[in-house]
Amino acid sequence: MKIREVRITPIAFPDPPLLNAAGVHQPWALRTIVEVDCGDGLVGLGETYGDAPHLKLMRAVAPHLAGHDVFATTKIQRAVQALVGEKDAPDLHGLTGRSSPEKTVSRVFSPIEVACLDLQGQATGRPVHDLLGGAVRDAVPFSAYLFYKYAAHPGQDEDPFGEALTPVQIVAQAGRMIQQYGFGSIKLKGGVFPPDEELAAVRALREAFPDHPLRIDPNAVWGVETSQRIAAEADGLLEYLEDPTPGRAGMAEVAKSASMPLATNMCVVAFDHLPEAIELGSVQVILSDHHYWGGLRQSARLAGICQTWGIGLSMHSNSHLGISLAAMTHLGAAVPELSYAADTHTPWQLGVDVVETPLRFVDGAVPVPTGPGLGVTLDRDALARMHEDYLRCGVTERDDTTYMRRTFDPEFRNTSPRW
Ligand SMILES: O=C([O-])[C@@H](O)[C@@H](O)[C@H](O)[C@@H](O)C(=O)[O-]
Ligand SMILES: [Mg+2]
Repeated sequence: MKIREVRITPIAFPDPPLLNAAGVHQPWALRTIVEVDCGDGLVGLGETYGDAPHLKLMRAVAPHLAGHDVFATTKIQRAVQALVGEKDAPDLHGLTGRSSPEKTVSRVFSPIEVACLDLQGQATGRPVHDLLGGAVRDAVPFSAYLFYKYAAHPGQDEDPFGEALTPVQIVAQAGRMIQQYGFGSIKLKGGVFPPDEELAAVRALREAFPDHPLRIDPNAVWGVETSQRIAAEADGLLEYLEDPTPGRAGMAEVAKSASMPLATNMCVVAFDHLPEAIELGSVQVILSDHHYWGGLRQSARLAGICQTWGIGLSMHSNSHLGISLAAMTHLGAAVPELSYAADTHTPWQLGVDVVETPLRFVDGAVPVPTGPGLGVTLDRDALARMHEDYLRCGVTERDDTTYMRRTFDPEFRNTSPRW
């Protein structure tokens, strides 16, 4: 099965004003949809970032992949590596750690690998998880991913989740999300308010949801001493503390005294970060993310390394649509090491999608699809509409900081550590 064409389509979809350490989400989130076409109606799907520098690389690489065998993903990975070379395409928000040429190659290759696995599955009549060693669970658990947020973007109507700037509002948001999706664990995106205020929100969540494991993620805006103090005060409250402070050395300092595991999707984001993190004891949980770890097979490889070194495994997410959710679900199904419920932004997309029938959540988990390939079909009308939105929306890069300054808080500074 040879690749005839790789189509790259940037799209935009509405995103609520979610707050984080870098600022606030813009009214539009961007993604790039990748279609690997082998002719005879066989098309594999991938989904990746939509930021301009990344899109430019995707567009530069795509035409050179024609002729490759879709089963030869190692060769395709090498071809991508040769084409990308030493180019780097950092993002502007910095919430998934530093960029590097290695990570950039992984980010470009990932959606192509996912699309090739989708094609391999379609050709063999097997679900993608079978190509990763087979499912070890029938459903993949996800967590309720809470955000502080404004009620609405300027000039827009309030979204159904409304404002969430206080512990009471955060508890209400959790209630709504848990009622709708049945999530069995809760993550609060922090790094927005002073740490003690965010700890108060965690305590309020504990009171309202006594049996739900809790996590907080301030995206590395607490200093080492603040992180140590908050970790001590949160003793017994958290299943893990995610990226309290910047860097592998800083995380290791915090880990020495913290009673709960420390997790990251910021200080270990590429394979060559692992030796130092293991030596220092920086993290006890890694949030994998196939979008920047180089696809599903490399993510499974990361899971194996984590298992060898006694590191727990969770899964990270940015704003995404149904192709990514399907890929995350197949990976989560096939990786025995997944020891925590995965993150997902799905509830925040308020039902908008680029696939015809998105995978559904049942009791906080996505039942693992059993049909061929990824098990999702591109909605071509939605793709065309969302591409039009991309062309007219005026956003070409995710830039939470500039949008925050321009729209809500001119004094906002994206500094780390901040507290
Ligand atoms: O979407 C966001 O605002 C998140 O903050 C995201 O960008 C982070 O990368 C992520 O969810 C995280 O766990 O750090
Ligand atoms: Mg995180």
